[in-house]
Amino acid sequence: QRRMFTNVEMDNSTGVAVIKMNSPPVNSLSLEFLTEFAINMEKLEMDRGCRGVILTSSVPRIFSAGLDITEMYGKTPEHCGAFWRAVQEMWLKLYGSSMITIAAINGSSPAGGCLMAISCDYRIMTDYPKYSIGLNETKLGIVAPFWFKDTMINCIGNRATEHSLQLGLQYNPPEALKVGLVDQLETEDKLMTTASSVMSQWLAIPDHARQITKSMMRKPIIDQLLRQREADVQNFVKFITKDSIQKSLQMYMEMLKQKKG
Ligand SMILES: CCCCC/C=C/C(=O)SCCNC(=O)CCNC(=O)[C@H](O)C(C)(C)COP(=O)(O)OP(=O)(O)OC[C@H]1O[C@@H](n2cnc3c(N)ncnc32)[C@H](O)[C@@H]1OP(=O)(O)O
Repeated sequence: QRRMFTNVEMDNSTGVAVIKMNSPPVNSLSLEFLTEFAINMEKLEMDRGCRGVILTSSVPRIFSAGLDITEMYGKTPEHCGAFWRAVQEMWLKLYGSSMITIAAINGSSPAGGCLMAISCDYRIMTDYPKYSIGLNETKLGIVAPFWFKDTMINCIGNRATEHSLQLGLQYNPPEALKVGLVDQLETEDKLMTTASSVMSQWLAIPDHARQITKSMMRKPIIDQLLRQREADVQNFVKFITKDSIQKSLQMYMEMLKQKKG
């Protein structure tokens, strides 16, 4: 039986779908998770009744732990290639969506989890000091590709992105708000109602005008990836299968396990 990684609840009266990521323990983005997510986004995109999506998590304290490291460690080049195509597809569907996308970030959101959040149109994060968000790839000894970087630049600007990416910074909620990585903080109990009320404000704008504006802002980066999609896959595979990078990933996973014990 196929496992479900996300729950999608469509409210036909408002035209808003809520996607809840539901892959305990940490909503890590595996090949299967990413594939299911992209299919769900495509289905919603084709549903003429759906105008907006709220992306959140059902896993306590975690929005998403980012890409599933086990999909990049000790795997064949073919597997790594398939995995990276799924990462690209998730981003293309989310960043390129014509729907209004709001991230209700109800937990920590490192790396690929942060990418999902900054690919949305608006971000509201639970104001809890232990939660953090950021592109921390350098801390794993890996390099965020140009489209991760450009998505962040479009969100917080060039200087803040350079600082953030080089140091692999993860921000607590007030810091994330200050740097512009999130747009608003909210208490846990009000997060979803606030997300719905922000959605109502966005729904009041005529779709065609908002969609063309969104596309005008995002198309250059999307087109850049589409033009060199296969080269981007090959770059990833060449990079991630290097002995030195595999060693870094191994050490990072050991560090995660030690932290636990
Ligand atoms: C060219 C290359 C570019 C590639 C771009 C890469 C993008 C990425 O997204 S790389 C992934 C980066 N992610 C992280 O650095 C997050 C690592 N995880 C954490 O920091 C924490 O786990 C946490 C804050 C998300 C949650 O902390 P906590 O609630 O304390 O849970 P645990 O640390 O005990 O984790 C439980 C369990 O899950 C495993 N795990 C955590 N993150 C991942 C992950 N990203 N992929 C796979 N597995 C992950 C962790 O090892 C634990 O496993 P067990 O010990 O077997 O229970």
